Amino acid sequence: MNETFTTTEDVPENELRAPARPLPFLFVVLHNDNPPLGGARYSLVGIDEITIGRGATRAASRVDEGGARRLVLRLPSSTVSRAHARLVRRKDEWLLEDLDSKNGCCVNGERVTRAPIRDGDFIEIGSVVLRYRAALPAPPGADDDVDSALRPPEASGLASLVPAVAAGLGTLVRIARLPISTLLLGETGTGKEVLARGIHALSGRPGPWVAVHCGGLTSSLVESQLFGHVKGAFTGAHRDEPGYIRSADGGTLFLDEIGDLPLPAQATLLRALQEREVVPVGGTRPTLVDVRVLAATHKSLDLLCLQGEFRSDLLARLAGYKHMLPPLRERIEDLGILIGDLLRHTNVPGAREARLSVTAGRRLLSHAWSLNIRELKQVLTVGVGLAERGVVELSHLPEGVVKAPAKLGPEKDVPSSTEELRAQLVSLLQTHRGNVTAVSRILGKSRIHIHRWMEKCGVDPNDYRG
Ligand SMILES: Nc1ncnc2c1ncn2[C@@H]1O[C@H](COP(=O)(O)OP(=O)(O)OP(=O)(O)O)[C@@H](O)[C@H]1O
Repeated sequence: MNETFTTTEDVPENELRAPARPLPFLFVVLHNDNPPLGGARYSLVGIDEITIGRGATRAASRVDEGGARRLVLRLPSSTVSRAHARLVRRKDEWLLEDLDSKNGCCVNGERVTRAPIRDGDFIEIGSVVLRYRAALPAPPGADDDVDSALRPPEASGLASLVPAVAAGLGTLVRIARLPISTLLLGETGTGKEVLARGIHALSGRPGPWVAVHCGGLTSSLVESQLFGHVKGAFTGAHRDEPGYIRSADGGTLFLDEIGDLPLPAQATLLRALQEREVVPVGGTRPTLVDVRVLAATHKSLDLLCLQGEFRSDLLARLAGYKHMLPPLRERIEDLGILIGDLLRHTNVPGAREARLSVTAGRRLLSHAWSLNIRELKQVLTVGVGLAERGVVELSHLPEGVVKAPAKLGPEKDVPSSTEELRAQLVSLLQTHRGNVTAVSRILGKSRIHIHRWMEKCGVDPNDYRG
């Protein structure tokens, strides 16, 4: 056995990431009449025209005709006509033309026969929802087509159609196989634990998966909880207990909500990580252990370090590699694959055959998802359950989703210069008395994202509180 705590190798994130360039894509986001089908993305590099029609399976091909390159997209839906619509490129935008289809086309929820298509627009072809993105950062290789139905992820939580997200997850697959401590960051419900389990599954480590909820570790008992104890070490210690760390020997120790670990417990944990051995409470002999540490938090550890609430030396130990999971609203093109995944894995009757009405689908696509994939899972469970094997209508969705003001369409613009961004942040923080969560909701960005912006602009939310 290689008796080490694998926590210290520091691999700079950007060294592992290839440079990205902005590329145009067409996404198949959601099949309302067959959501388990997931989604797909197609590169529009060099494409002058797109034709869309019904096919037996979802498929795309490219043809060259008279000096123009055409993407031929086939969608398996009875709501799509054989020759349904055409998009023709006009400089920076596209022109959508309905080809006299039976069920028509909508752009951002409005029925159209001809309409310009710009970055972020949602296009409904019958009941299938597509989205055009003019310039998404894409690393090399991302100009390939990706179809979630043809390429299942290597482990749970590792699927994304969004090029930058998929590239980050691809790097994580490589990291999973290396003895490197990894810190997973992201808002609540973004799938950090699911991803951590995926990393453990890919790691090839033969030992067990042991998850620790750090908020539940009490300062007085933390040594015994982490290191275990020997029989008779204290009142109530009726037998030897291995503790979390020794239980994870040869496997993975997942430290969930690491930002909630009390300060004294942080010192204890750091000592264990440094020494790569544990002495159970009441014991005398240290035991060497081989544990791969994964940690997760929805809090900004950098900020907690600045506030003196988290030890920076512990952070350095835990963050051999850092991975940020974006909130669902920043990867809405993945909604279809997430819905497909959730429907395939739930035991709600009828989930695998579930269908959504077009209006229900629009609501799901325009909702802000402040609680991310967890909220999506709850909404789907309720919707599919109430629909009782019928079509999930708006009336089957929880009130919070139906009543929230939302409009399908491009995301709100964010200011392009630092001065503009600073002015916007200051104005929002003044209005919302330094409440970063409120600002993040309004700007449609994660709290971590807002903290990064505030750092960049030299803005301190504490100046606006009180
Ligand atoms: N990629 C995914 N596919 C399907 N379901 C997912 C995915 N990611 C997360 N989920 C589901 O969403 C819910 C929240 O996921 P998870 O607990 O991993 O989030 P988290 O980021 O660890 O949340 P928290 O910070 O609150 O602990 C779980 O029910 C999980 O099964």
